[in-house]
Amino acid sequence: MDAKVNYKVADKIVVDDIRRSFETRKGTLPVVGGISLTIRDGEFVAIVGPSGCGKSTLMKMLCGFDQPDEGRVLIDGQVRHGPSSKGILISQHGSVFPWLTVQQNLMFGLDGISEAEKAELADHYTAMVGLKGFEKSYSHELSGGMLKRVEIARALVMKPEILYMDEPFSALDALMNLKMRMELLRILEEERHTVLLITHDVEEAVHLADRIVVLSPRPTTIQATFEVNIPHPRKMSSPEAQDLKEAVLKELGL
Ligand SMILES: Nc1ncnc2c1ncn2[C@@H]1O[C@H](COP(=O)(O)OP(=O)(O)OP(=O)(O)O)[C@@H](O)[C@H]1O
Repeated sequence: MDAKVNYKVADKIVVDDIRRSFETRKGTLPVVGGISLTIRDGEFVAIVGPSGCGKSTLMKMLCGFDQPDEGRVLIDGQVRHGPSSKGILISQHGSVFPWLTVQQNLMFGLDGISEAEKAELADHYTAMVGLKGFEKSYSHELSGGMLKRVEIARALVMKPEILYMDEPFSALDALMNLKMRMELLRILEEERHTVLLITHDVEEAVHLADRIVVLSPRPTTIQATFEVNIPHPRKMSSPEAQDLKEAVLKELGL
């Protein structure tokens, strides 16, 4: 552990001044311009920012799929050099294998236990996301919302300490989006994870997060941070939720 970083045991993720540029035909494109952030164990942090500001680039560095040019990401006080088994990314693109059933998809990454135990765990998490009875279904037999649930179950079955979510519900219609948020909140009540959510949906951030980080345009830095002190279940039509939503939108220039 580097003495320069002020790390506390309850800090799950410490982001220490990370920067990232890309070389393009037009020259160097600075995308992430110096981000420092500390996320407590069990905290739910939502990151919102204008289109193209560098949210996904930031997320890739946070979950270890990409390395910053400068700065570091520490998980449990350890500098991270690549993806770690402590975290799982759920992205908008989806990663369910179409040639496997729901149950087989969930069993896929499990190691060190018998096939029967894997199947039992898989079925437990399938039920947890409300898909009991669909264990033997293939992805083409499921709706978009159901697939998203499989996606989440597939991440949860691995018992990750950190859930990285990059616009996980953006492809869903408004009703299914709301349903999935409620589902996620219910699951997090049962099994607490540290969650990092990237979203362009400010209402989603207000509904779900303990803290909302607003990013500036590219090269992105943290422009503002909002603590969400609204108890769950949150009523999105409440004055506090509406005020917060407006304050975040104002930061985004809307
Ligand atoms: N590997 C790369 N090489 C070159 N440029 C890249 C690379 N990855 C991202 N970029 C550029 O970085 C900028 C930010 O992209 P990024 O996908 O991180 O933004 P975003 O905020 O997630 O976008 P959106 O709001 O559209 O989801 C874009 O201009 C993109 O073209």
